[in-house]
Amino acid sequence: MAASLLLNRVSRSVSLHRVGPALVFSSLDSQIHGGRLSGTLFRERSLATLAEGGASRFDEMVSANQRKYYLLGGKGGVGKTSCAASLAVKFASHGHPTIVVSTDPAHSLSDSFSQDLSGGVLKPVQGVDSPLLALEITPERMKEEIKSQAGGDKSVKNMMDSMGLGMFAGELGDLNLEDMLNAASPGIDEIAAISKVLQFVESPEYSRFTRIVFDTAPTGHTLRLLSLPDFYDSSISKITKLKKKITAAASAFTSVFGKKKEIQEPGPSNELDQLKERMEKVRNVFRGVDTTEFVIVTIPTVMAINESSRLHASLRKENVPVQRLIVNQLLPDSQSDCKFCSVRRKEQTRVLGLIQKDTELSGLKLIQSPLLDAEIRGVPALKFMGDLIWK
Ligand SMILES: Nc1ncnc2c1ncn2[C@@H]1O[C@H](COP(=O)(O)OP(=O)(O)OP(=O)(O)O)[C@@H](O)[C@H]1O
Repeated sequence: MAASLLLNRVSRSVSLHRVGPALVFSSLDSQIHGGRLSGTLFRERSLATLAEGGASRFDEMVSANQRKYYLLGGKGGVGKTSCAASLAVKFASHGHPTIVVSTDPAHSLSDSFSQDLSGGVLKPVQGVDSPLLALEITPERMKEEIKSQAGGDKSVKNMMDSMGLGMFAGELGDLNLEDMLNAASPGIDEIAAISKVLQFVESPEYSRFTRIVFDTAPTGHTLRLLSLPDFYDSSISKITKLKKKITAAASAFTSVFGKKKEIQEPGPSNELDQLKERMEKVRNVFRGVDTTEFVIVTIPTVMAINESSRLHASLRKENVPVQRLIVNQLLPDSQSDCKFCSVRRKEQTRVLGLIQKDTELSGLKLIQSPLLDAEIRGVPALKFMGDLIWK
């Protein structure tokens, strides 16, 4: 396929230069990098074929002006950050002020954009048309913040002491919010991070940001995160119920023994109510059919597909909207019949067939993303990847 035809098909922001039988991409956007996506060599036909792969129906994703949240998740190392960052760049390039958030402690957004985006504050991404802000959340710091707000010493025993009932504390055990927060730490990291994001995106100063893209942690955490609000919800209502029981016990105690020290009705502990409210907000964002979509990212291996199927089943149980599945790092077709490549290509064709038969995944829009032979780093590479998969 002639280079110019491939260029029109695949991407407007990258020019192609012929170097022998292969093609080298270089970025037209000199104001971004000026350089070339060094070492990106392709056989002409292969990329175009894959680029015609499953359509993500990007037109649906970009059309509405109301705020939408896109959460990208899947097994570790499949390309979640690259796909999330490329989607954020694509939204921004289509006029949506966008925020891209990563809760991955490894600061992968900075790597993906090749810009320092660390520090836990919103940082502008250079080289994109509309405003694109990036936020790398350090969950550890979030957890400290949520613990201090939840009042680390809000143990049942302290509450009972404050009501003159410390002597019963033994029976009730020492249900300590701090332990509870630590116990579910992988989920609390995520929930603390996401609830933090919700706090600021709801403030007027960020109302113009109409696309929020989350690069979520690997599958296990995401699943824990989804069930976490219910876990905390039930734990918080347990504590609140307990407080009511203790108060009832206390007033019975006073009526029988006429104890002098009046037992004041425990006021609603604001910290607990705030925590509950934050959980509620995160849960609503996750389940908003018109405002939220979880995109599963995977690679063409049986293990990764099985994990994606389990992830979809859990998301479905939690009523989280899922419409798209990205199969990333697909080996492009090639004229060369290297043994390794032909074996891998046969295997990935088999795996793509498994997806069509999988009861959880077969109904999703399948987006095929080719394995590029250069790392996806920097805005030109993310634009290039975005033109390949978000069409
Ligand atoms: N289609 C692709 N072609 C070539 N390289 C890719 C592709 N997708 C991702 N990569 C590379 O694979 C590596 C892992 O990608 P990425 O960090 O996006 O994955 P991840 O799922 O977010 O990983 P983690 O679970 O560790 O956060 C990166 O070096 C990235 O540049």
